[in-house]
Amino acid sequence: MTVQIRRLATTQSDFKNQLANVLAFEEKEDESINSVVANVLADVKTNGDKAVLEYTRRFDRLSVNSAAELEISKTDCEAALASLTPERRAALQAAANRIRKYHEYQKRSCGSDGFTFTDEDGTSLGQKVTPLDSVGIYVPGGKAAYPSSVLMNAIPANVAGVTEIVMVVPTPDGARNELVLAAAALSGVTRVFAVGGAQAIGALAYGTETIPSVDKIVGPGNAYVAAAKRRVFGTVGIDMIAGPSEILVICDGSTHPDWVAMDLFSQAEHDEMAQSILISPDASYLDRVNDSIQKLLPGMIRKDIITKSLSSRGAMVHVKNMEEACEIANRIAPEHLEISAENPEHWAELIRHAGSIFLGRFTSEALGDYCAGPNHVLPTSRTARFSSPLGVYDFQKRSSLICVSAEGAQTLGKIAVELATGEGLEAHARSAGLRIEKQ
Ligand SMILES: NC(=O)c1ccc[n+]([C@@H]2O[C@H](COP(=O)([O-])OP(=O)(O)OC[C@H]3O[C@@H](n4cnc5c(N)ncnc54)[C@H](O)[C@@H]3O)[C@@H](O)[C@H]2O)c1
Ligand SMILES: N[C@H](CO)Cc1c[nH]c[nH+]1
Ligand SMILES: [Zn+2]
Repeated sequence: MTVQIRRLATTQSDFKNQLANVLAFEEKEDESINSVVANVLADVKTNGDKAVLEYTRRFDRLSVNSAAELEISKTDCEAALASLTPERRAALQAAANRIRKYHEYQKRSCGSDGFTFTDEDGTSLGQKVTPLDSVGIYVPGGKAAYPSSVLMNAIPANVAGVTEIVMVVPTPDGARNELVLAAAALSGVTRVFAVGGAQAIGALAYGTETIPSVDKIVGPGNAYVAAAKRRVFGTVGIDMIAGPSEILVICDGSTHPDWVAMDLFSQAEHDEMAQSILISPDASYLDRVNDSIQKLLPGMIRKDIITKSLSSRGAMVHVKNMEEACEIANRIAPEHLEISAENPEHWAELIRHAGSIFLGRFTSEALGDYCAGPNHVLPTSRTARFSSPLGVYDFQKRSSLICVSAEGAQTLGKIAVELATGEGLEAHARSAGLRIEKQ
């Protein structure tokens, strides 16, 4: 078993186009997925529980008599936690603790206390930060179960102070994942429903007789989930549209090639459409990692997925030097960037666009997926150019505060009257003008 991975070099005349081809990501079934999702959402909006039950039977092969049976009780989540082996429970708890600590630190440093300041005339201005009342957390569960995603979505919401955290997770064929339920018990989730796909997103957006509507829906999922989130945006808030996982490794040639090969596998094993790219200024190092890949691949449980991902979307890029490697990383704007090199902090200074940056050869991306502390829900498909990891700030909103003094009303009033008259809005001008004392 061998896998052919595309090899590029920045010295090639058409390198720019070649790289663009590697990065191009099309959901080929976009049209059909969109129309399925539109129908599911419309049906859930009109028929509530009845539609949710029908799609859960059709897509997850789970038949129950009433939507109430889809709710997984707190007691069941607590029992799942209690049923774990001591080692598994300790690992889950340790991950939860580290993720909570990181997000508490983030809360303190992201302006969660708001601010106020006062002008000389006694007018005070400020910003008030409020947690959302309710959020829905989508936890994927179609092809694999993701307890770590429960922690990564629910803990920041809990730290932000959200009081109602409703989790939805598909349970194909009725199989519940104990670790997923245990993670819910540890992270402040208030209600759990065994529903997935577009029907779960519709239920959280519109509400059904049994499933409450929420203010914002977060969490990763497959193309059906992504299409549904895109469509309900506006009725509810959403965090982002997550595409397939990505890893970009920049290596100066000093890391054991087996380590880097396995790091590339770690994201490739998520999905046939996942993307793993290696950049190095050392062409012989690229050959050595390629040898490691061919050696290690046959022993991997998910070798078929890894092979498809690496052969269709993977790449190895030879660059002139580390500066050029960083420049290309910025162009790729990957979800995860490993800087597996000597003095990684130096190279990190050159990076402007990446969801999460992993510094040094001991920082494997997998540690970030589970337990380092920062969030693993990250911008994909080059959206790191303009968006950030999921965080406490996604579960807060801001209101501005304005308290104008009698003195301030005189100066601000004159400005407002002038501008309102310019806009032809009489009531605005008079509203401001009435508060100006006649001299
Ligand atoms: N970015 C992250 O942080 C992160 C974390 C974990 C997982 N993921 C990604 O999330 C995705 C999870 O996908 P998944 O499929 O395993 O689980 P999922 O829960 O996202 O999707 C399963 C649901 O899809 C719906 N569905 C499946 N086939 C359908 C069809 N033909 N018609 C209508 N609906 C259909 C069903 O309702 C089913 O319940 C993967 O791509 C994985 O890589 C991302
Ligand atoms: N790497 C994924 C985000 O791209 C998150 C994850 C969950 N479990 C393992 N990995
Ligand atoms: Zn992962």
